[in-house]
Amino acid sequence: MLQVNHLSFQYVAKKNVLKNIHFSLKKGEHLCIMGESGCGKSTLLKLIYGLLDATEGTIFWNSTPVLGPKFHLVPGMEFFKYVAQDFDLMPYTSVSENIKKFLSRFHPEESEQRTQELLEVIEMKAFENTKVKNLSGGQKQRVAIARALANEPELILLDEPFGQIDNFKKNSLRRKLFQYLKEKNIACIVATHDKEDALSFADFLMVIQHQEIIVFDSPTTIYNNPSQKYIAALFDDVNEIKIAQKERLLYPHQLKIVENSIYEATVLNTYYRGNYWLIEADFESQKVFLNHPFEIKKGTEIKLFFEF
Ligand SMILES: Nc1ncnc2c1ncn2[C@@H]1O[C@H](COP(=O)(O)OP(=O)(O)OP(=O)(O)O)[C@@H](O)[C@H]1O
Repeated sequence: MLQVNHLSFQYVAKKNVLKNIHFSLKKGEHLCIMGESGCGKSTLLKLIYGLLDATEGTIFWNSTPVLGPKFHLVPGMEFFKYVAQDFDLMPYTSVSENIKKFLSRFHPEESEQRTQELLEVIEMKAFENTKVKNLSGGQKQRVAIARALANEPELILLDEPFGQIDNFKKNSLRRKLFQYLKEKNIACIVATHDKEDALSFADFLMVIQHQEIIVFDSPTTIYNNPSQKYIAALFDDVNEIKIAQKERLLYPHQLKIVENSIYEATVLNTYYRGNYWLIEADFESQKVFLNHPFEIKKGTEIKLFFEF
């Protein structure tokens, strides 16, 4: 189990980047860290891996303390793996050699089998003999993930793991990777801006704002009851509107166009979203967004129903 106890961190004296971070994660559980750019997600991953020394607080994996570079000549805990945003691969060797580097040379058959299994997970079988320097950013990212998994870690830390991968590949890769981690009972912490990483695959979601954890719960609980716009906006466009004197936070799918309602609005713009249109409208001098199956002309008067 990972136990992070009242952790604080400063790059520069007296300026906290993280403050009183406190949580635990069991073996095999998946946690997603979200929050605006610069809120400290990567810093937290680096602290947990042991690349930075905490200013205050402690980190334990079971009974082993996680210590930073002040205490280790080669920082980074050996039973964890960390895939940074700049994946540090060997450019002049092949994809499979990059993966094999972390596997035992004394068991070549086992090592080959494991490499093949991981090439399958990252969907890179066709590139096994390609030199890393000839791969795209997204392909390199996938090799970095496979390499981190080569020597089965107990915890894997992933920083924006699919950031450079196109949507088509991203969805299938995500499913394969997270399913693989669950099968092997590997704990996982993902720092991401992508709601799909959080909603479909995480057991827990942590949101950081102003250096602190503002919520730590299951993705469904957080999505269905966002306590503030900052949290809801991680998942979708969000409406913060006053309805009958009461402030409400509503996602666009919670606003419907109906035949009769006391709530009237005027369409300002429409945006094509594939299987629906996002409608921007003026409701009592407030800008609102709603999903609708058809396009609606600018200036059309509509009546709204709010689902809450
Ligand atoms: N080496 C460093 N020295 C000083 N300040 C740093 C350093 N690295 C990061 N910071 C600062 O610490 C804060 C947190 O950065 P961090 O990279 O952890 O954020 P993040 O949430 O991962 O951002 P993003 O989502 O953009 O990747 C930022 O204000 C950043 O400017």
